[in-house]
Amino acid sequence: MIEAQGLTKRYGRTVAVNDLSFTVAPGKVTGFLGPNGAGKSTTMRMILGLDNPTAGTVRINGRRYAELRHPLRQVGALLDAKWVHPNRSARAHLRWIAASNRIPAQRVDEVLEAVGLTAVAGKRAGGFSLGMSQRLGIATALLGDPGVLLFDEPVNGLDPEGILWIRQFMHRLADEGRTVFVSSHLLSEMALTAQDLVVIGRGRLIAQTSTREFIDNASESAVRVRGPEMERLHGLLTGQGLTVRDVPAGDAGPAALLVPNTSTEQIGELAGTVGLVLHELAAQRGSLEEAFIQLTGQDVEYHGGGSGPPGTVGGVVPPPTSGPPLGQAAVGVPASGAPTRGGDAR
Ligand SMILES: Nc1ncnc2c1ncn2[C@@H]1O[C@H](COP(=O)(O)OP(=O)(O)OP(=O)(O)O)[C@@H](O)[C@H]1O
Repeated sequence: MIEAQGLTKRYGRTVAVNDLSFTVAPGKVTGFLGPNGAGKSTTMRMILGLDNPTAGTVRINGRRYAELRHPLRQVGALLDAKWVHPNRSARAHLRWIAASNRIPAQRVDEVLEAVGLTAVAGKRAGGFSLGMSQRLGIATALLGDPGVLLFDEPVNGLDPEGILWIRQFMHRLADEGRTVFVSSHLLSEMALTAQDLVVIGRGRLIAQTSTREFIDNASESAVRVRGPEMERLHGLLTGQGLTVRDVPAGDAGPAALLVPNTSTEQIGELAGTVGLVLHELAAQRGSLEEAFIQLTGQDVEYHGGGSGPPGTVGGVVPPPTSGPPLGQAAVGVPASGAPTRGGDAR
């Protein structure tokens, strides 16, 4: 469990993290989303005691990092996959960290096996591909068998096979009951990986919610419907006061109607009462990208009705209203370099 309370970090006049409060629960993968410069890496560094908060606290299993008796046994992190001596073998790198943290040497072979690096354990880590380096970073994080794991942009630059492996591995770690907190720009990947989300913009909390709720609350969901008698269908739906949009034939399939603010049940039953044949009736959900742009973009428009805390809409906190737009920077940005350690020195 990770709990941040009023977490704030200022670097001179820059407020990198601004009064941020959130909780990351065990047994799930929680995605940490935000545009470039939103404060994700700074927050992760504060969780790990690498940066001191200007105000507020962040606790791992109820304690601040500095108060943990055996930190590596409580929390593991992948911040920078290339943080390894290039001439050391993977095994030697892990043995060195294990020895300096009183972790039995046999654990090294266990974690190498867990991440699929046993066959190359004796090879120079400097010659590893990015995917192999990421695996070695994850093995390092797992050395102390910690219940809490932090991964900063773990899929950056990986090929599809590497991305799939990381996704499945995260799910496995969460299924083992661990707390898995993972930051990423790759929204579509996060939609597949994370059950819960903490979304920040300009250092502030925008939303803490399940991924499904985030998408449902922030983006439009609609029903796609078509049949052999499209005109009759159109008239039936508008006659019920529903908004109907024509979707021309294209990549998504034959021409159809898109009906927001309804359900497949409602349309199916309506069609049934007048004996109208349907060839397609499908719920269409928005994407995480749409939701993210909508909530972090300049022209913010809130859709609500959910069950968020006071001052929020469906778990969504309105972002600050001043300053530059947030959304554009986040989506489709090329993978940035690996985050740096020891942020105060930057
Ligand atoms: N050591 C530092 N000194 C000064 N400013 C910093 C330092 N670390 C971060 N910042 C600033 O704080 C803000 C938040 O940066 P941070 O790296 O935490 O964001 P991020 O969400 O991780 O971004 P990215 O996705 O690009 O890595 C940015 O404006 C950044 O320039």
